[in-house]
Amino acid sequence: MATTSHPNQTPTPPEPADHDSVLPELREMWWETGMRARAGAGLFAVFTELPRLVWSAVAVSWRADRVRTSVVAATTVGAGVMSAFGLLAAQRVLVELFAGGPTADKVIAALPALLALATVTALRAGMAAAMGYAQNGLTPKVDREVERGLFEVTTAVRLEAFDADAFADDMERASRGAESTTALVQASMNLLAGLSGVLAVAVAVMVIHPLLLLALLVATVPNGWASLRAGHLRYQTYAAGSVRRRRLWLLHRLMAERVSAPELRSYRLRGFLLDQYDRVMGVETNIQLALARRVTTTTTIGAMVGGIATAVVYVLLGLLLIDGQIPLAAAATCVIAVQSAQRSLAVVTFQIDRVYTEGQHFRDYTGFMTRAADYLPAQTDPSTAKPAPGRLQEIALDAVSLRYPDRDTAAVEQVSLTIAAGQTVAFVGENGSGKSTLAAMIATLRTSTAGTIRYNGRPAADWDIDALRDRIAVVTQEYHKWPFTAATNIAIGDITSTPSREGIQGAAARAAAHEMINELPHGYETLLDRTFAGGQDLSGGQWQRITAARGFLRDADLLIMDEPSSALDPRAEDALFQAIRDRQGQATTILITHRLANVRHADRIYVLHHGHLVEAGTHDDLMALGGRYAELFTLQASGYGAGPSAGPLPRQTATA
Ligand SMILES: Nc1ncnc2c1ncn2[C@@H]1O[C@H](COP(=O)(O)OP(=O)(O)OP(=O)(O)O)[C@@H](O)[C@H]1O
Repeated sequence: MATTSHPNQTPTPPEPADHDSVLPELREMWWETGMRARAGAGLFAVFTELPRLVWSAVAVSWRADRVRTSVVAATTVGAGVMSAFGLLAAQRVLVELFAGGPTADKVIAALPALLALATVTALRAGMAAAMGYAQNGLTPKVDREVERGLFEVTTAVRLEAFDADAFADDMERASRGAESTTALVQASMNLLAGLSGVLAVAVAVMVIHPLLLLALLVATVPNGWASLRAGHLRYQTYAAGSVRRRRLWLLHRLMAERVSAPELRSYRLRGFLLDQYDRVMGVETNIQLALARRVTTTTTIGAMVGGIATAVVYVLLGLLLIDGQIPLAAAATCVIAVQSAQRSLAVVTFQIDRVYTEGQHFRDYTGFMTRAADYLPAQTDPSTAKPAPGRLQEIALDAVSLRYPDRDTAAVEQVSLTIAAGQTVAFVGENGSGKSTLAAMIATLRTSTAGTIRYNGRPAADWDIDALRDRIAVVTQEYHKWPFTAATNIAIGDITSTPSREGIQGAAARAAAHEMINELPHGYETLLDRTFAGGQDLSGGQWQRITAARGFLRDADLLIMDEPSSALDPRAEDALFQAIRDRQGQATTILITHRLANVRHADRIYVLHHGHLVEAGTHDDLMALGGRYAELFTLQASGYGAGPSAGPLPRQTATA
């Protein structure tokens, strides 16, 4: 079967199993295998897992708000107790009313019980209101507790986590799990309330006549079983369809989002994507129809058996009554009890279903939090706080290597070099030679898998990492377009201080961005996100100017610029490199660029090839060496019709 289809072809929707196994993008992820295993574990597994899920919901709720959790717990138990008293009071009323004698006397005799019934009913209503109020207040607190916990982890994990197998998928599911927590807490509370209702009825019935408990069970169990079974079927289908849902979500984004809109049109992908949608949706619809059939059959059988059982119970009651085994009042109470128990049981089964389903999502969240902990930086003991480094005088790399988890060869292999304060050094080499990886390690964004990087003589682990990072500014190749104003986009280059307007404009000027920003509709206050009203988008080169300004803002001891000019026009590029040269002798700069004319004045140029450091020296040294750098430089220079001895650009001030 083809993995893709032409828009003009009418593909037949494949069977679900085929569909999942054939299309590589619909492959199961490891966590989905786990979900299916849980879904297939049967109804019994639901019951064994429930207490743990309810317990974890209560624990989250307790952490979020102890008072409200206590109120919910107390009112849940209280409402149950009131239900039992209510039934007993009702039975008392019936006993008095069914007794012999004049009606007026019977009503008077029943008055205390009637009063008790009214009090119990009022108390129960009050408790239900208090429970509702406490639960509503819990919702935002639980949301905050869980969601913030998630963000605290996702923003702290080491960058390596994002390279780990399926980590991003895992994180996505954890977000869904975080959203489920409130539902899980609510369902757990409602389940406990429902259970206490059922228990209350059972206790009251036992007090009236033990045999009635059996009648109660017979009348309520079939419907309860059917609801549980239907819920389980729904969950099984949900679990089995998670790959399809992810695919639908992806297609939704591809067809509706701004970023994919231009290519969608230029390559005329509309038909292709709609066709993909139809195929996945076709399978989904068939599965939902099959589910609906199975659920309807199960609930119908449950209702029929339940109806017959209830009739049997009523007949039994009648027989017991005729036989004089139970008084009329007890029989009437039993009818009320059966109805009340059926209502409570309906709540219980519905909530069990919810607790189980939401609980599975919640487990994705807790599972992720456990797995992500492996990627968190080691906690520092405040009593042994590490020192902050002074001004960076020297960065020394000793046989530093890095191999990405799923790669056979190292991206950087045994690189040793030393960078002194005030130097401008350049990393050059062909695509994939390891320049960005090396720079990321120096920037402390990635940890080397071998070798050591020393900052002022000590490895990063010996310094206060935040203080060390404050001394380094990085303009990455894959910079991020933050959806904030132009001013904020530059200001986040130094988020720990409150940058002045002059500081921001000065940094923008050094990156040839000041005039460009002033021409925007609201100048520095223009929102750089087209998806919001009044927001603007910038050209690739304009964005690059803004990101360079972000790097300049802090005047860091070490500025790393990875391909800062790939989209710049010649004038902006010249201005940017002039600003970089102005740092020479004052602060350290690591420059990564393929435009070799811009590195001629670097104090030292390091040439990387397949992760190895193959050449090092000044431009003149390397040209004289006639090696890889000389070859690349000559190749590029020939494109401009200038030889390797071409003189400096007019505005360059050579200090090397
Ligand atoms: N996150 C990653 N996971 C796995 N491999 C990676 C990852 N990032 C980079 N690589 C691989 O590591 C090697 C070095 O990549 P790096 O980005 O450091 O090269 P580069 O010299 O900066 O390339 P370019 O000039 O294209 O920017 C490449 O083979 C690349 O495929």
